[in-house]
Amino acid sequence: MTLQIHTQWQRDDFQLAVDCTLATQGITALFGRSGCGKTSLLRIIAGLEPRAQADVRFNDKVWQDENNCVPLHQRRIGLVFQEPSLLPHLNVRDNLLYGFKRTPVAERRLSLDAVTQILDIDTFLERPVNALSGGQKQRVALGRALLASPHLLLLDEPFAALDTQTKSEILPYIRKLADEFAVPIIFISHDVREIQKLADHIVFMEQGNIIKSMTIHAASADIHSPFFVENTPAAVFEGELVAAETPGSYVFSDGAVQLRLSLPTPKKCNQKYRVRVLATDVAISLHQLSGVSFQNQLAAKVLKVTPFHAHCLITLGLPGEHTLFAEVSTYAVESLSLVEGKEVVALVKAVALVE
Ligand SMILES: Nc1ncnc2c1ncn2[C@@H]1O[C@H](COP(=O)(O)OP(=O)(O)OP(=O)(O)O)[C@@H](O)[C@H]1O
Repeated sequence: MTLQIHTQWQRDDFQLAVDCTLATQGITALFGRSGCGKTSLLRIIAGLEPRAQADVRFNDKVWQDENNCVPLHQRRIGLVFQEPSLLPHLNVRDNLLYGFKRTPVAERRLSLDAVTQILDIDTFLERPVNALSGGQKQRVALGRALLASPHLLLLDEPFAALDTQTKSEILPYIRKLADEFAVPIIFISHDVREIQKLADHIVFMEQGNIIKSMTIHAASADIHSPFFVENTPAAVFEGELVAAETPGSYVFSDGAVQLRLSLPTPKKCNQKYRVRVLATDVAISLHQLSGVSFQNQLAAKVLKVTPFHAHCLITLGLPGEHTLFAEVSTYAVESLSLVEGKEVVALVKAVALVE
């Protein structure tokens, strides 16, 4: 499935100049500085800018060309914004059914039951929407968009108004939607942590242009990725959890790399998780250590030493062609003679790892 976009759209002194083909499987994130054109691009995809010069094709359908612009509802796109735009006079059930009832029967692919169970909103269907928390409202907004059986879901900073805890709670729901209902999702976010947890692909934008489009794993393994210009570099692993002997302790494995994690809340095992490892949580030793609290000691090879602010960033190669970053002092680089090709041990605390 592909989404082809070609546009030269002048908005006063800003120009969106994009010529790209996006794979629309899974979750794609649009990332870039404020004002780089992410919302403008989303509006073009949604069909909200019929006067813009744009050519947009979704699979074999022409959504926009110089003669025609198919409106939003005919594109079968679900849109969710930062502020959930629910209908205040209706309860949760009626909000959810709003789009569903307007969807032709033959086009309905999802049921109220399936959607409300996946989003955990089945217990408060009769409640008025103004009696919901921000996170609950956002889940209802997602449910409502989904029940119109969209071919594509566009989310414009859907979690920006939520606190960190609520955000962490809602992210797994988005993953479930993409996996279980196979709805392609494109979302805008400024939050690297959120993107590394959720996205399969990432599109980097700068000053109205797409500068790179790549898998999340490639973007997370590249120290020069635009991700890390203003954020601490972090590696991403995707695998499954197995409960370990002590409560709260788990072993995460992606087949090649095993990590011991200590998590504050119980987790279901044998399902997919992503683990982020921040460069600031990784230390380097020349040997395996005994009598230390680091529970993860991973054999690694120095791939690259990059000056990073006042420190150095070591890119480490792990089994399975995985990459890990370690932020260390220049003194450590010199005293441990950390040069390309050197075999070392990466030390990671179990408590530093969060899924
Ligand atoms: N209605 C408008 N008319 C003219 N210019 C606009 C309009 N809306 C936005 N712009 C300009 O278009 C540019 C891109 O805006 P856009 O909202 O697409 O960026 P963004 O990357 O989504 O930003 P943010 O992350 O802050 O939401 C900005 O320079 C903005 O000032």
